[in-house]
Amino acid sequence: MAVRPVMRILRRAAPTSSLVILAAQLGSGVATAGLLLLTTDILSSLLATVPNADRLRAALPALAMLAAVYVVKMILDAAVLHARAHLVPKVRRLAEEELFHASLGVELAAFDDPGFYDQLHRARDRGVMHLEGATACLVDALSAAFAVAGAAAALLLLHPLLLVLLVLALLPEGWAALHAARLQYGGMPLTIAYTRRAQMMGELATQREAAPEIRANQAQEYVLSEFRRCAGELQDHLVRLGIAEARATTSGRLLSGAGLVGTFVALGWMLHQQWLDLAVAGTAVIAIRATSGSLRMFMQMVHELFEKGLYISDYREFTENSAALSRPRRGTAAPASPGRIALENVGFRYPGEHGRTALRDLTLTIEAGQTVALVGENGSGKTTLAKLLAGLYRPGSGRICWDGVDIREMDPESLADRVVMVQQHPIRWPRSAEDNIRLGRYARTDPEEAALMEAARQARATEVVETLPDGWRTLLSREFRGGQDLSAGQWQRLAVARGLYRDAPLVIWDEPTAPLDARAEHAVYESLRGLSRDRTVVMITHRLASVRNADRIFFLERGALVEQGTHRELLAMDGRYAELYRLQMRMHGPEPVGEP
Ligand SMILES: Nc1ncnc2c1ncn2[C@@H]1O[C@H](COP(=O)(O)OP(=O)(O)OP(=O)(O)O)[C@@H](O)[C@H]1O
Repeated sequence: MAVRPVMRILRRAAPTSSLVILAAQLGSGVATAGLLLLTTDILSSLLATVPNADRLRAALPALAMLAAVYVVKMILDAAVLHARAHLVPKVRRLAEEELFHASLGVELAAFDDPGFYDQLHRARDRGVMHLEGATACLVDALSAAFAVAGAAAALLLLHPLLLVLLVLALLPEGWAALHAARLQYGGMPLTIAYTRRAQMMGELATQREAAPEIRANQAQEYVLSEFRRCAGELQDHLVRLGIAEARATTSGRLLSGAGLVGTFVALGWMLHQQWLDLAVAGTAVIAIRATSGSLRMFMQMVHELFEKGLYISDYREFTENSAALSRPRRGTAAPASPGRIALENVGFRYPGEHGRTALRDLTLTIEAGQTVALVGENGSGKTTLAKLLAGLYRPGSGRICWDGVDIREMDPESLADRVVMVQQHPIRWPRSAEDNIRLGRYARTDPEEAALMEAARQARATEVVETLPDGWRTLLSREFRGGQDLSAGQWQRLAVARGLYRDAPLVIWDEPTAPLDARAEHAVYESLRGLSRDRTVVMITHRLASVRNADRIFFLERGALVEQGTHRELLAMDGRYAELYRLQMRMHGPEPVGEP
């Protein structure tokens, strides 16, 4: 059930509105009871065996009271509606903020665990929405419950047997609503599974990223037929559920009709026995008719709370699990400028059921100020090693030390502060061109824009910005009106500029020049040469000619370090590096572009 998580979030999101709602609902329930008791008084006066004018006169005070109570009840109901209007958006905002806070706080490795990733997306796509819906349901369920309770209290005061009658009259209706809810709830796991499959295909059909490849591979018919298959299964399932529900509702209505007839018979019998007078019996009829609507509403809301509870459990589990996966915010500060970086028997395996061992027993040292290169074939573990060096992943075994201190003992934020990492597939921020560079270190003060301009110049990003309609302020996202997209190489120039703007003592470049043209690549290597004067640079590249001047080259194979040394030493060794180098020289010639 969704009640507990909703209550928990309500306490934090909108405690005042929640209390206002509860108090107003309680008042409205009391008013319902009052209205019924006053109705009895009015009926008693009107049914009295006196002249008509006297009957009316006798009924007037109760009528005036009834009008006053009615106005109060309307005001209270309006207060509930107003407070509900505040409550629901506040819950959504807080739920989303908590989800994003949790997601941004977890260790990077968690994103490599398919289970975690799946849960995160379920929590984001459905959990938040249903938490918001469940809040509205809870408010409506409570309103209906207070209305039923008010009527029950009034009948109890009039005659205890009337309460029994009310229960008997409402029982069939309640049974039907609960049965329908149980049917829906039982079918929910299948509904979710079918819906997700159909949605996945729907996303492929509508996403911008997938659009070019689907057309180029002529996969439109495949996407549509898969959607038809999944949506067909969903449709059949929903029809089956709907028919079962309709049957339950129809039998509920039949029973409810029988219950009503039974109630009238019982009321008639009580009148005949003179246990009640006519006015009380009339009030009982009014109460039973009015309450059946509230009860139906209550059951419907309980049903929806059950249904939403299933989705909300995804949200709850995610926020609870992510707390255990979050990066610790403690430890010693990382050295302002790391001296020696040493890896001792480092091993790493990606998380998840089918996670691979990506690094095995790596031992190597990088001295301060060196430029080192990580080379090796696809999948040999270069990027994984770079991420470990940057502190983004923690070693599964062994340790990485900066000046003799294990980086696990350092505060992750201070460690991150010392590193620039230009990734193989950098993020394309859907922000302005300027933000795309400044986001390298968004808190950096650069009032004269000198750092921004210098970084852009070195990465040849200035030329990109000059072609944009709104210059530095151009929004770089085609998904918004007026936004622009860039070519892969132009995006890469911005990413390189972002790295240069960030500026930190350890610089890690993961194939930064792959999509660049010759001139931009040359510019990047020039700026790298400048940077390496007083920084430690770790470079990953497949162009072996570009690493000939590196102080040290580490050659990885299937996650293990198989060769290391300078370019000359590795050629003299005549091993795997030398073989790959010669192969590249034969393909590209002895003087490739971009040589530092
Ligand atoms: N996020 C991930 N989850 C699970 N396994 C991964 C993940 N990233 C990489 N791997 C696996 O880890 C191994 C090393 O990958 P890595 O990306 O470090 O190689 P690489 O040398 O950088 O390759 P490339 O030259 O193609 O960029 C590969 O077997 C890869 O399949």
